[in-house]
Amino acid sequence: MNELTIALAKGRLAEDAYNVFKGVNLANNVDLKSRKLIFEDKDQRLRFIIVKPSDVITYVEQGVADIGVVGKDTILEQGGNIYELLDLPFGECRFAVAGYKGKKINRKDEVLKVATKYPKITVDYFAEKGQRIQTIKLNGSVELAPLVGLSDVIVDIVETGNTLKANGLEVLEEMFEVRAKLIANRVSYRFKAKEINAIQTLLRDGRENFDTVYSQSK
Ligand SMILES: Nc1ncnc2c1ncn2[C@@H]1O[C@H](COP(=O)(O)OP(=O)(O)OP(=O)(O)O)[C@@H](O)[C@H]1O
Ligand SMILES: O=P(O)(O)OC[C@H]1O[C@H](OP(=O)(O)OP(=O)(O)O)[C@H](O)[C@@H]1O
Repeated sequence: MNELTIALAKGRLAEDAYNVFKGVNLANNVDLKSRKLIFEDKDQRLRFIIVKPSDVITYVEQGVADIGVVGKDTILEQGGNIYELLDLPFGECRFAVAGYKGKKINRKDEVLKVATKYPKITVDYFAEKGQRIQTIKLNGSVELAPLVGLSDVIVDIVETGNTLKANGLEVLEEMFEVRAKLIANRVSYRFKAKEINAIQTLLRDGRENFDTVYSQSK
C-alpha cells in the first residue's frame, strides 16, 4: 500500500475539512491549533500537510501532495492540471456581482469598474455578457471598494450576506454556486488509484464501505 499525502487548506475550510476526515477516522493526529505543518499517521500511511488555500493546487499539481481539499472558486480562478474528484459537504457559497442598490451593471459602451479577489472569474463572466470592465484586484475586504469610490461594483463570494448587509450593499446579480472539492494529482491518480479511490469512497459513503475497499488494497 502506498503512502498518501493530503493537502488541507488553512483558514475557513480547515475546520470543516478536518472534521470530515476525522469523522471517518482519518486525521486523528492532526492538531489545527498547533503551528505544526506536517502530521504523519504511519499506521494508516497518511501524511497531512497544512497549506494556504491559494497554494493547495500548487502542491497537488506538483505532486508533493497526492490529493487536496480546495474551494471550487480557487480552481476556477487559478486553473491547474489536476483532477476534480468529489464535491465535499462544506464551503458552500455563491459568487455574485454586488454593489449599492440600483447600481447598473449593464452599461453598453461605458466601462464598469469591478473590484475583486477573483480577476479571471470576473473577466470571463463579463466577457460572456459583452460588458467592458476595468478589473481592480484586491486581496480582501472587497466590500470596501464601492464604499470609498474605488470601484462601481464588486465580484465576490456571498454566504450569509452579512458582509454585504453590514456595508449597505446588496447582490445585483447572482453568478454561480461553489463549494469545497477533493482534487488529485494526475499521476498519483494513476499510480495510487486504489488508495485514492478508497479515500474518495470513504468521504462519499462513510466508514463501512471504506474498510472493505481499503483492506482489499493492502
Ligand atoms: N463566506 C464564505 N462562506 C463559505 N465559504 C467561503 C467563504 N469565504 C470563502 N470561502 C471558501 O473558503 C476558501 C478559503 O477562504 P479563506 O478566507 O480561508 O482564504 P483566502 O483568504 O481566500 O485564501 P488565501 O489566504 O490563500 O488568499 C475559499 O476559497 C472559498 O472556497
Ligand atoms: O456572506 P458572508 O457570510 O458575509 O461571507 C462573505 C464574505 O466572506 C469572504 O470574506 P472573508 O471573511 O474570507 O474575508 P476577506 O475580506 O479577507 O476575503 C468573502 O470575500 C466575503 O467578504
